[in-house]
Amino acid sequence: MNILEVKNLRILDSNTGKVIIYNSSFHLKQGSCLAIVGESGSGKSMTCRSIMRLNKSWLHQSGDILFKGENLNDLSEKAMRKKRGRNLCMILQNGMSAFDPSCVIGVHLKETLVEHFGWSNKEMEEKMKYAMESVMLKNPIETMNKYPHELSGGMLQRIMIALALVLEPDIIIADEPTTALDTISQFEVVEQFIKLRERMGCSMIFVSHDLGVVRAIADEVLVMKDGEIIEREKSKTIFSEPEHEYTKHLVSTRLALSNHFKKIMGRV
Ligand SMILES: Nc1ncnc2c1ncn2[C@@H]1O[C@H](COP(=O)(O)OP(=O)(O)OP(=O)(O)O)[C@@H](O)[C@H]1O
Repeated sequence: MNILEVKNLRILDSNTGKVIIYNSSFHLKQGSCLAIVGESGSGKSMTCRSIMRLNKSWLHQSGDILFKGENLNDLSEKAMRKKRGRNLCMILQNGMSAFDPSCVIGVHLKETLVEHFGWSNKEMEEKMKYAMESVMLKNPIETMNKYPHELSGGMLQRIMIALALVLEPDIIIADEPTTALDTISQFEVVEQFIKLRERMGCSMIFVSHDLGVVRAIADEVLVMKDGEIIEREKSKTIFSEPEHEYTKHLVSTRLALSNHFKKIMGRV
């Protein structure tokens, strides 16, 4: 069953008249992980944000985004806010930008949870504490009392993953969640994503520059170039038998670059 079906997605920049996404169609199977790869500017983030309906107002999107059969493109902003977090959860590249710099982490987490659940303060704290421990964050209570700038990028990404564990969304969209991290933290955060999938069985869209990471986590891969999807394959096939010339180029260059990651993962 497909939990998400994107049909004929087109995004137009109304300021410049430039088409950013031409006519994208793809689906996400229930419980599977779909990676989106492609060079900078190919439209990966734009595609993710369009599913969340988070693109700037001048970027006009058309087409259908069917989540469990319901067209997200037709929903009001109010109805969409209810879907964000609870049904669709986005984890961004830079943990720092996801949190309000003016308040401690715990306040941000509680504000998010209050939007979706009728839990007491104590319940929220207990659930977050448990989730944070399960992503190997030590001293969760202490961490919740810290400001974002007092924590490392890897810790902030783990907190986002812990929040996702509590929210239990149907779909997690992770846009380059490891790019801003050093190699060791990348490895640890990818491990947490793999565990998150195992524990929750949620469906996932995972954007990454790093094909080593993609190979570790994704079932299927979409390749984007200049606002278009040029190839879709099972993860295994795309590495062994890439079809499109661009995909071949991407696989050969990126795999060479990400050898250090595979070494750490113990896969070479
Ligand atoms: N807010 C915006 N307004 C207008 N155009 C934008 C905006 N954000 C991005 N773009 C343009 O849309 C295109 C796709 O950008 P997008 O961020 O989706 O690429 P990407 O594949 O995610 O790249 P990266 O890997 O660098 O994040 C680019 O040409 C970019 O310049």
